[in-house]
Amino acid sequence: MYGSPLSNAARKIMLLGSGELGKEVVIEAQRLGVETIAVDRYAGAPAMQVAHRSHVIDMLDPDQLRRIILEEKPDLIVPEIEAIATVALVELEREGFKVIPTARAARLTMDREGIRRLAAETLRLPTAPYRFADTLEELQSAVEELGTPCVIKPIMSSSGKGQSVCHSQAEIASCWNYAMEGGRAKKKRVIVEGFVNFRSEITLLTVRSVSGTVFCEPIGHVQKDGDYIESWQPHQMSQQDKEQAEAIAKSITEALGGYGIYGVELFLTDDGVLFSEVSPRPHDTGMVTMVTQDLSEFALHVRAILGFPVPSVKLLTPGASHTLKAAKEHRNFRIGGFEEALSLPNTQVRVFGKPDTKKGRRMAVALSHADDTDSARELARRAAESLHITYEN
Ligand SMILES: Nc1ncnc2c1ncn2[C@@H]1O[C@H](COP(=O)(O)OP(=O)(O)OP(=O)(O)O)[C@@H](O)[C@H]1O
Ligand SMILES: NCC(=O)N[C@@H]1O[C@H](COP(=O)([O-])[O-])[C@@H](O)[C@H]1O
Ligand SMILES: [Mg+2]
Repeated sequence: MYGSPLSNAARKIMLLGSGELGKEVVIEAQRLGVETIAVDRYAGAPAMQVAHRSHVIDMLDPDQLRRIILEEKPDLIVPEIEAIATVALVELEREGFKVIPTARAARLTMDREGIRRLAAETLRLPTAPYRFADTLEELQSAVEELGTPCVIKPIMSSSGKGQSVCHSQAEIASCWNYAMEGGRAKKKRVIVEGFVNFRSEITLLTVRSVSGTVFCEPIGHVQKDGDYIESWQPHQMSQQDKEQAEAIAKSITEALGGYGIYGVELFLTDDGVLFSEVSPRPHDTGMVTMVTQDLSEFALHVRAILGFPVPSVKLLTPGASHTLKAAKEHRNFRIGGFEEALSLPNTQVRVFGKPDTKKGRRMAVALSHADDTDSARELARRAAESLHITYEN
C-alpha cells in the first residue's frame, strides 16, 4: 500500500546509476505509481530524463552518497552500476535503509575479486583459472602461471573497459597500461583469467522474489572488445547444459540474497558450463526481453524489489537486440536512419538520449522479434546498421 508519487505516502526508489538500463527501470516503476529519483556522475543521464528528479554526485565518494541518501530518504536504494562507494551502502543498510538486492551483494559484485572468490572459492562453482595482480611484476608472474592467451581486466570496470587479451609475454606491459587507463576506481588491481574457448556465452536472467526463484529463457550474446554487440533469446542449449546453468545461477543468487533480477553470465564449453560473473540488476544483453517476454527484465526487477509476486515469466516470441555504438567522442551529433530501420517488420528502436558520445559508447539498441532467433538477429542487425550517427561541428 502506498500513495501517489510526490505525496507524503509515496513509495520512493533511488537509482544509483542512470544509464539506459536505469531509464527502463524508472519507466516500469512509474507504471506502478512509484516515485523515482535518478543519480549519476553526470547531468542529463538517460534515467534522469524520465525520473521525477535527479542528482549529480560522485557516486564513488561515500560522503556524497550518504548525504544524498539521508536527504532523500528513499524506501529502496537501487544500484544500477557497479562503481558505487559500497562501504557507504553497507553502513546505511545497517542504519535501516534497504539496498537492492543487499548491500553485501552490491559490495561483492562491485569488484571482480569479491564475486570471483565467492563463486570459485566459497561456492566451488566452475570458473576459468584466475590470478590477481597489483603491479606489473605480479602480472608478469600471473601470466606466466596461467599461460597465454589470457584475459586481463581491471577489478573495477564494466562493459569491457580496460579489458584486453594478452597473447604473449611481449604484450603484458601494454595490457597493464590499458587496464590502468580503463579501470573506474583508483585501485590498481587486475584479474588475469585463462582464456576460455567457449562455444557460446549466455546470460541467465534469474529473478528472486517473494514467490521464490524464476529463470528466464537463456539469452545468447556476442561481445566485441568485452562489450555486447548483439543478443538473442532463447539460446538453444542441451538439457544438461541448461540444468547446470540453472544450478549455478541458483547457487550464486542464493548466496547473494535479496530480491530482484540477476544477470548470471555463463560460458558454454565442451567441458560444461563455467560461471563468469553476475550483475545483481538488469543486464545489458537482457534488453531483448523488452520484445520477447510478457514482463521485461526491468518490469521483473521492479516487481521483485517492491516485494510483489513474480509467479512466472513467459517467453512470447524469439527475439534479438543489436546495439548502435558511437565511433568517437563528440557533443554535437545526431542519430538518423529511423525510417529505414523502422520499415523492417517486428522491429523497434530505443534511443537512450545520452548527452554526448564516446568511442564505443552505446547510444541506442534495435529490437526485433521473429519466428526464430536467426531471423530476429538478422532483422535487429539490419535495423541497427540502418541507424547512424553524424557528428557536426
Ligand atoms: N576468461 C575469458 N575467456 C574468454 N573470453 C572472456 C573471458 N573473460 C571475458 N571474456 C569475454 O569478454 C566479455 C566481457 O567480459 P566481462 O563480462 O568479464 O567484462 P565486463 O566489463 O564485466 O562486461 P559487462 O559489464 O558488459 O558484463 C565476456 O562476455 C566474454 O565475451
Ligand atoms: N554492462 C553494463 C551496462 O551496460 N550498464 C549500462 O550502461 C550505463 C553506462 O553507460 P555509459 O558508460 O555509456 O555512460 C549504465 O548506467 C547502465 O545502464
Ligand atoms: Mg560481463
